[in-house]
Amino acid sequence: MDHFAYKSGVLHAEEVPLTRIAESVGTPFYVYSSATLEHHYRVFSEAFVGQNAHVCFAVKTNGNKAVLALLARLGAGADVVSGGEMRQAIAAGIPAKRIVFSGVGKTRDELTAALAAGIAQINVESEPELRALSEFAASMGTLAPVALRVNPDVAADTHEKITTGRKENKFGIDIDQAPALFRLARTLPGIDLKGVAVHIGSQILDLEPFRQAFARLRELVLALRAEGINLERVDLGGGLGVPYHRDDPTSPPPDAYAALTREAFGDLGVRLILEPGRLIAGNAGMLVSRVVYVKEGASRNFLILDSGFNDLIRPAFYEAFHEILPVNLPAPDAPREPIDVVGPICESSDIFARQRLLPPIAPGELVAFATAGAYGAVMASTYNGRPLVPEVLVRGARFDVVRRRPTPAEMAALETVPDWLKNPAS
Ligand SMILES: Cc1ncc(COP(=O)(O)O)c(C=O)c1O
Ligand SMILES: N[C@@H](CCCC[NH3+])C(=O)O
Repeated sequence: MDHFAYKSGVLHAEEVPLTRIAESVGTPFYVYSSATLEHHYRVFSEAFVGQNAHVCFAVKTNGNKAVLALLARLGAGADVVSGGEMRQAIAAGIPAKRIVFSGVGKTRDELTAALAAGIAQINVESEPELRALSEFAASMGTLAPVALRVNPDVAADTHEKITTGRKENKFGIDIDQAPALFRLARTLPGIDLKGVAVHIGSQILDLEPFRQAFARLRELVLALRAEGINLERVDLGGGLGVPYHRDDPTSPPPDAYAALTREAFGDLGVRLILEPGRLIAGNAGMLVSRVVYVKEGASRNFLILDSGFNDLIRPAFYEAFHEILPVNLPAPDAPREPIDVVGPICESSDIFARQRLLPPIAPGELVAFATAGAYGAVMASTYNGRPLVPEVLVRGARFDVVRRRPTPAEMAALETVPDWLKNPAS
């Protein structure tokens, strides 16, 4: 469910016409619906009532401070993958005690900052990381709450660039090697072994790979128990997909996903940690852009926008499909012609859609990329000297700019020319 719809012929986010936001902040901009975020969070977390489950929103999908603050108010924790994300989550009001930290390359600075902040859990992904963490925690005179992230070698039917739970992926500890590492973890100073974690990939629309991964995890938890290693937490990661195309299957229902977790872990007395990202934020956001030119090429026509892959990289990076909606509703009988929708960046891959069937859209008009609330703004760059775009949060009939566009002076101020370059060459 989302709260983007045409009303009186104009695409609205909740009660606000996107044209009004464009007049106020200029284009391109990201817009998020607080009602959609809230709805998704509630439906997901309510599916786990009675299961001792904690929802830690995956900050990598959308790290906007207002978005995180909204989720924090609903009781969300955070799954972070860098010191930067940890600080973002804490600054937005998510208590450290509700933060879990994953990632294959956590540095000394990041691990010690996490320990100093008192976060709930560090998901360790290798033996060298475990040994390093042990040393840092012991030297700080503290105990690191640890889960070992295992790689269950499950194939998830998703884009190869976003699968994480196969043997050849860099993530997690091979499930067959895991028992030895759990044994080691118990003996190391500074390590408080709390649990096991898994995350098999993202944009998964079928529950079967989750069922397989959970079954392997259950087996592991029971095998460890049999040798006296009692894990009290099981972190299941995220990965639930969302429909991008109208023909895509719908998201797996949270109730059905919760039934799987109950089946696999319900009798084990463990606390579950869930790290959904895309499912919460995906269709809570859109990227709105203006048509700069319509160019008639020799073999095809181009709709040239003022946003590029620096603003929304998913189509260029993963050949991802995003619905492109004219903000002004076209006449029902408007002819639909194939057109390439492109950005202004000097790269041939700066294409949002090839030969998309669209009604005529004139220069100056607005279009909206749907399902851009996850892995949208967070993956933006300033390539081609383009500033990061504003982000706007809508609530009912009001909207707030929750990230403003930097001024050219602010962008320039980040860089310095050393003195030796300022003097005339001698
Ligand atoms: C460890 C971990 N947890 C959670 C997520 C969130 O995934 P998704 O947005 O697919 O729910 C990711 C991203 O794939 C991840 O790497
Ligand atoms: N960035 C990816 C998802 C990656 C998930 C991170 N482990 C996307 O846009 O679909």
